[in-house]
Amino acid sequence: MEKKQFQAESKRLLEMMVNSIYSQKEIFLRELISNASDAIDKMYYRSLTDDSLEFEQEKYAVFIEANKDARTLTLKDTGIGMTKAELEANLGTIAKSGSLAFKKENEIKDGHDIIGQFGVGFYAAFMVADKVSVLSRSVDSEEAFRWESDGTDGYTIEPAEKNEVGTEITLHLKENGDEESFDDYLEEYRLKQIIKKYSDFIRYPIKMNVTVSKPNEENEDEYTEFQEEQTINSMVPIWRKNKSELTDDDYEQFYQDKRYGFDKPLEHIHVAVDGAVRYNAILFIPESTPFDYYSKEFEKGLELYANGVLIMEKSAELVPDYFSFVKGMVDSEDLSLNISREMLQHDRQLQLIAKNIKSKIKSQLKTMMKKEPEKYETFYKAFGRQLKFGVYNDFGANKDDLQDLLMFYSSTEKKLVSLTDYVSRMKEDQTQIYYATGESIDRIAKLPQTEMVAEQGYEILYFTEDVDEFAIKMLRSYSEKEFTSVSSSDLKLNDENKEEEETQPEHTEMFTKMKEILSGKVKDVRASKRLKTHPVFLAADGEITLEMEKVLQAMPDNQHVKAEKVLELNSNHEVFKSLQHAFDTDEEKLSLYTNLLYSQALLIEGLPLEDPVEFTKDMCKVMI
Ligand SMILES: Nc1ncnc2c1ncn2[C@@H]1O[C@H](COP(=O)(O)OP(=O)(O)OP(=O)(O)O)[C@@H](O)[C@H]1O
Repeated sequence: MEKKQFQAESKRLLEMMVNSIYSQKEIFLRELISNASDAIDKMYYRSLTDDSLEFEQEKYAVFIEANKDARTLTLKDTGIGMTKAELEANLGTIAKSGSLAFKKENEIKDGHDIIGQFGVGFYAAFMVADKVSVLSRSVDSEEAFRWESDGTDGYTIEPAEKNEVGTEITLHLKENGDEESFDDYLEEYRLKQIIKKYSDFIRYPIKMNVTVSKPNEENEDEYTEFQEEQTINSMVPIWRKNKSELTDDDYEQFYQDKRYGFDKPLEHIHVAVDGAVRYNAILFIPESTPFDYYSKEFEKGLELYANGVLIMEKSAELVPDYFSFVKGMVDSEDLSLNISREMLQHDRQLQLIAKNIKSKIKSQLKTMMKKEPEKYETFYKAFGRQLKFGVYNDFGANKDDLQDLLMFYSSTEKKLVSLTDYVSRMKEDQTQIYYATGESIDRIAKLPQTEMVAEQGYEILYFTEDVDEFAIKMLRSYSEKEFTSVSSSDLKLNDENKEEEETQPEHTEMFTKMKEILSGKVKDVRASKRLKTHPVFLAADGEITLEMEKVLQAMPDNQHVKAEKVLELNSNHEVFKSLQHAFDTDEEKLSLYTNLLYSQALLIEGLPLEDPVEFTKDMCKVMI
């Protein structure tokens, strides 16, 4: 038997291959199955031009057999096989792909399923085996040959016996190490798991003997175990089926089989694109927020298939952060894969697909919002927060894409409403979109500053999430209407009180005195334009609102950003008269009242009291 040497470069390449190209050893099986599938495909293509060959679908399959005693794993296929010359050329030269050559020779361009292109996948076998034996008989030959190699020191080829056309690859598994058990690849459950994960949608059946147990006929409590040949893969990728053939249940089943989530999908999007880039995708919007969704552990991404073979479990590039809740898969034959089929470096095709997917998700959500408002509300309750982060993040780069998808609770409608809806209901004289912030809907409804705006018949959007106001600050306006907080100093209301306020300069002295009492705590003290029944309210001048201060203070890198607080007083309130009286007669009382009112204003805003003990003492003083 003649022994041939790998070329020096090939030897090094093989070492590199075995040790570093793939991040997971289990993919050896994917590569060998893909080769087997390619070999069967080649039979199919051959039958198209060769009348002596008939392609009977049921004759074609891949068989996997584990032998625990011999510690071997064998893959048999009924594909096209290899001649001696082909064994030598394809398996003796690394980076020579017989499959790529076949595609070129047969001018197979569109819609092909042939997977191989680099001529390296086969060698992945050496990650788990220290000897690989390939017995093959080509469709063009009466003879069979056995190719054998230990992966480091060349290979041998000798004549062998094989009755059927096809290839049989036997892996002699490596010895188990301290950290790694190669015996794993002889276990039925593990093999099934790997096949399902990567090769579930290979078009030909992948068969394996599987242990099944059935209750005995005489005694149903006793079971007998036996071996049964089963097809492990699903074969037909649901995404290649016609949408009209599929029901909601089919999609739901797929969602569950793929373990995209423990819940049900709220919505599915089935895409088949055949344009500048060709791809199929099934995308899901889950029904509920995954428990780790808003944590660092959550990893976004879609499954990426090339020609039906899984190449990446979570391709993050396929979905923008603000749609990170979307689950599902993309299959394309146009991807320019790199050699390991694991990483795609900023592939242009991938970017095109991502762009396309983004707009599909957006338009599906918009349609849902319009046509199925209840469903949209369920979605929004689970993931609306993420959309708002999307508006805010990246300096608002995506705000135009997302603004139409936002919803907030409305003071008049008592439910979530879109910004479009709000604007369509705006009063004729209304120039701004009013909002109020607070911890909960109930608390906001009771805020003094919402009273006047609401009384004048304006709709107010309630912001209860920390991100709300930040997102809105990024938007600034919607439909050319500016967002304005009901706490803001430039509230453009139909202002009846304004005149009154301006004609009361006599309060200036008292306000100056009160400002002195609250020195360092407030920027200003003034008469309010917006209070009706409440005596006092804490407003904020400038960009930072009180809610924003609260959020910023709670952040780990708290920059001690503070809002510029202004104490607003209701000059029509009885309390105001008491204040005036104290100002005229009793300096100590004015100080007591001022501090008490300031503390009340803090409490209403949900801000902590600076000195609760002092506050209770002050309360007692009033009571005695
Ligand atoms: N089971 C098989 N039956 C017939 N030919 C095979 C089989 N396995 C491998 N070959 C031949 O060997 C060649 C090299 O296989 P290998 O897996 O290394 O690369 P590939 O499949 O061409 O490309 P890739 O690295 O992209 O998978 C194949 O192109 C094919 O011609």
